[in-house]
Amino acid sequence: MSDEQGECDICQKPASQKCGACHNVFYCCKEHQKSGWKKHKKVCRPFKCNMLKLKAEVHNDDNLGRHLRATKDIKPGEVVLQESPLIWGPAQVTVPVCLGCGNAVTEKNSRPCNKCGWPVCSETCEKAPGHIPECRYTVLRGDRVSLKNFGVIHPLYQCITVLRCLYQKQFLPEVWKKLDVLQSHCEERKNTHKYEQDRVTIAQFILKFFKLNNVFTEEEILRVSGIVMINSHEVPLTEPPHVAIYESTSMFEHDCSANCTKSFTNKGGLVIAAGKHIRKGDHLSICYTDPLWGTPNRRHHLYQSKFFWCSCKRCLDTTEFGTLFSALKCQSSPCNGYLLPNTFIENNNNEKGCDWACTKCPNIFSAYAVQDLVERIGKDLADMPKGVSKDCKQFMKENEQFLHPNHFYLTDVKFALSQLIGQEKPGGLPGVSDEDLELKARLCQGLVNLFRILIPGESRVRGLLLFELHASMAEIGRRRDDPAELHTLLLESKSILQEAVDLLKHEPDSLPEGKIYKQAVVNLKELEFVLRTVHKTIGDSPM
Ligand SMILES: C[S@@+](CC[C@H](N)C(=O)[O-])C[C@H]1O[C@@H](n2cnc3c(N)ncnc32)[C@H](O)[C@@H]1O
Repeated sequence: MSDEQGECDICQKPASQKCGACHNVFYCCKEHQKSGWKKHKKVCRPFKCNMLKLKAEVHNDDNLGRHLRATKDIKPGEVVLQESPLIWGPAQVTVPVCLGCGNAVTEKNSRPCNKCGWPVCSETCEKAPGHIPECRYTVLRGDRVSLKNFGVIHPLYQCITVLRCLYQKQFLPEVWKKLDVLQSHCEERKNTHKYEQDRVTIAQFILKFFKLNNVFTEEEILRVSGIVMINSHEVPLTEPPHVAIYESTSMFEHDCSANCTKSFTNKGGLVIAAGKHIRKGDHLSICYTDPLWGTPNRRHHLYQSKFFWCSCKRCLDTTEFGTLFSALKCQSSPCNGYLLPNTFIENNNNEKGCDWACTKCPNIFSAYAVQDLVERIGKDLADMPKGVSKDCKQFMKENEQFLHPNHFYLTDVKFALSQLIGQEKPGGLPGVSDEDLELKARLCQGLVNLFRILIPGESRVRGLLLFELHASMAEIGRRRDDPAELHTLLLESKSILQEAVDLLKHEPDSLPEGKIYKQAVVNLKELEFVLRTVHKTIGDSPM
């Protein structure tokens, strides 16, 4: 069904008129639209947002539901949207956190809120607007909260974010109107284990603990917990990260090779910028899962957490745009081909999938053999001590014989190694051997090239790699005796650093990426100064 054609909601005949408010249902004529309104108004949830109007508009189709399409060309790095959260709260599974600022609390660094007893870390946090809902409901309940166990996952917190949404429903209809229109996948969630778990740990708990039986129903609470599950974003600004729901961002569709990137502001706002050139009419997407996982893992995660089987271009293409990010090496000697399945998406519920065939010889590797091998290597990776370059090198040596050089497990380890070289010992890059320095530069460059194709929207990870690459290039230059060679390498380092600055410019300085951005800006000025000096030494050269 195209955007413009559908089935009449009343008589199922072909129809082209849509409900003018939500654009969700079709009618063949005005009469059917009128007679259908009584039923439809109960589910009509129009999405209106002024913020998006300049660069994108909301469309709707059977597969994606509401989604965004660009209303004009958008350049890489250009901000598409910036917004504050509608609601924020602790993650469902969390250690005790301050309900004013979201950071973990201990018995020593917190005190009970004077009104309700929930632990907070300061007077400012006690008075924070975000804390009002649970504070008010606890006071109305007539009994303070008294927390004894800190530093371990605490069940009391499971309900807080949902409770904060319900508070909007009861007291702040303007905010509730915006939350109410968001996708909850209520029907699909029914009969799942998670739904039954939420019924007990969130819905029944809220009704009993806060004595809200006369205010909300179990169904209502479960719908809100669906809205939180489908639309919340993990915000890494606190330790542990909290979750937040954003109004317009909730309309972005998912793509495993998204064209937009998301960054947070220091105050918990969200900035969505184009990660690549976007043309008028293109769908705008962000990635809901970890884009550096293998395809079956990404797809299962999306199904479990967001209730759809992804069939984006990357999931449909087993070569993942020719990167062979999931490919295994063919073990038939002397073949140097790679093994891939026909498809990753036909067997959504069949864990093993289909057999894998070699790209060069007739060799076939059974789905079971693939799974055993991939599981074995995955387990080795999980068991590998983190943060030690020696172990990364050993893992690469042992597994390069089985995996394509771009394989997601090798990519994971290469990324870790590229960051570790120069950071393990106090001397920094000047203390690193020539061999390791060259290796770091090679790894960073290889990963940048791979990510440019595979995940163009992930500006942050490319920015970090380019920052490390510029430092390696400059250090390689410093070790050369020839001023002309030094000059060439410094020029290259400067252009790499400029790209890193552009990619990291939306990162907040409270996060490591933002700190690297600040350092990159300083380094850029220093590099320009050094280049001027070298330039004078060797005579006329471009800068
Ligand atoms: C955050 S909401 C996005 C807005 C949603 N389409 C709506 O109408 O409210 C996430 C939901 O959108 C749908 N969705 C997003 N990306 C999708 C994709 N690539 N394929 C299929 N469904 C998608 C899924 O139903 C998912 O649970």
